[in-house]
Amino acid sequence: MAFSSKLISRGFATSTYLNSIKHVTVVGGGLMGSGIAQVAAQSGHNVTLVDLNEQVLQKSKGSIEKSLQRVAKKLYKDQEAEAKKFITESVSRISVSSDLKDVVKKTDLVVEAIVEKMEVKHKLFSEIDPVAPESTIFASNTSSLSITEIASVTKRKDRFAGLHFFNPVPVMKLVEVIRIPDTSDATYNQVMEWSKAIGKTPITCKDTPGFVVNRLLVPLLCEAVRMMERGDATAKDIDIAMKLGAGYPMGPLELADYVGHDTTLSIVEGWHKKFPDNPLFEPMKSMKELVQQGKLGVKSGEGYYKYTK
Ligand SMILES: CCCCCCC[C@H](O)CC(=O)SCCNC(=O)CCNC(=O)[C@H](O)C(C)(C)COP(=O)([O-])OP(=O)([O-])OC[C@H]1O[C@@H](n2cnc3c(N)ncnc32)[C@H](O)[C@@H]1OP(=O)([O-])[O-]
Ligand SMILES: NC(=O)c1ccc[n+]([C@@H]2O[C@H](COP(=O)([O-])OP(=O)(O)OC[C@H]3O[C@@H](n4cnc5c(N)ncnc54)[C@H](O)[C@@H]3O)[C@@H](O)[C@H]2O)c1
Repeated sequence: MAFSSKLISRGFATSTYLNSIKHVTVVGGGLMGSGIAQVAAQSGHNVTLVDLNEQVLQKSKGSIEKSLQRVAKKLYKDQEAEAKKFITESVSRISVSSDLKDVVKKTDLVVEAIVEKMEVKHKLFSEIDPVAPESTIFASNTSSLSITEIASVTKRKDRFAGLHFFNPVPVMKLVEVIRIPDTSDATYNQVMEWSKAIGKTPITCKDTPGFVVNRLLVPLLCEAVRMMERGDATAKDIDIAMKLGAGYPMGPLELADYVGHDTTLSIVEGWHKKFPDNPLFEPMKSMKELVQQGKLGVKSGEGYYKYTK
């Protein structure tokens, strides 16, 4: 079976040709985990999506199906039967579970996409390390934590890497592959091949704070918030400026709403703790207030802007 060049060039893959990873466990059924599960399933992998919360899993199934419909519309324009087949087959490759220890007994790759808290990630990896097969590769989708530190609780540091996806996962073509000093060549090659097999473009980077994209994007976003707080320009005008003057698809404040202020703030606070003298990482007053009020952005219906469902 060969890849269709049309689908690959659009960032989608439809077969598992060339990669040895057949079953993927995605842990965390939130925004990122459901996107990762979707792209793995639509490229022919069997996927089990795991979350502590049953309701989250039901919601994820719904959002994956909606997103698959958008993808199918793009891939199979005017080919209704093909589009339907693509959706049905992709959905059929995804199962859900809340029993992680059982799921990892038979899996080739675990991609962790749970809350951005080191202690929670440590607990998860130390629980599954003794249960998963020797050959299973572990990866974290962390936005800002050290992969070396996450991997430190396991005995498989040679089979550990970072796989950093971007939101929305079905659309954004990049995956940052983070290689820690212990990551073996075999593991690195497998995750690079798998990233290509799911239709993404991988880049390789070291385990430095924010890797490549977030190290550049987070300071930009923070500066935009500070600019608005000072009253230099309104949120709307800053966003228009960056879209029309710098070619960004979303303005920085729209993007902050889109990513979620809890996520962005926890990144900034974490880096501030680590690098207290760097003014770029000083947490922003307005974002702290939004989080305290539960105004987390698009997902809660309000952030710097208001959203209707
Ligand atoms: C950032 C600093 C803070 C750090 C926080 C951590 C962040 C993290 O670690 C890294 C990130 O993710 S950083 C964040 C990185 N992310 C960014 O920077 C994102 C920047 N924003 C964008 O790239 C665009 O605004 C979007 C693609 C989001 C929407 O595009 P638009 O033009 O404004 O609106 P549109 O017309 O609706 O959609 C266009 C096409 O996309 C399709 N589609 C959309 N969602 C879909 C889904 N869920 N499923 C399937 N398909 C989906 C849609 O069907 C349409 O297809 P068509 O065939 O062309 O009609
Ligand atoms: N939001 C983004 O734009 C973005 C982009 C790239 C990477 N990330 C990273 O991806 C990860 C997830 O982010 P998200 O935005 O999808 O978060 P989210 O809050 O949408 O989802 C996290 C999910 O993990 C579940 N969970 C928590 N602890 C768990 C456990 N022990 N076992 C199983 N499930 C558990 C929660 O119930 C929740 O459904 C974080 O590390 C984040 O930094 C986020």
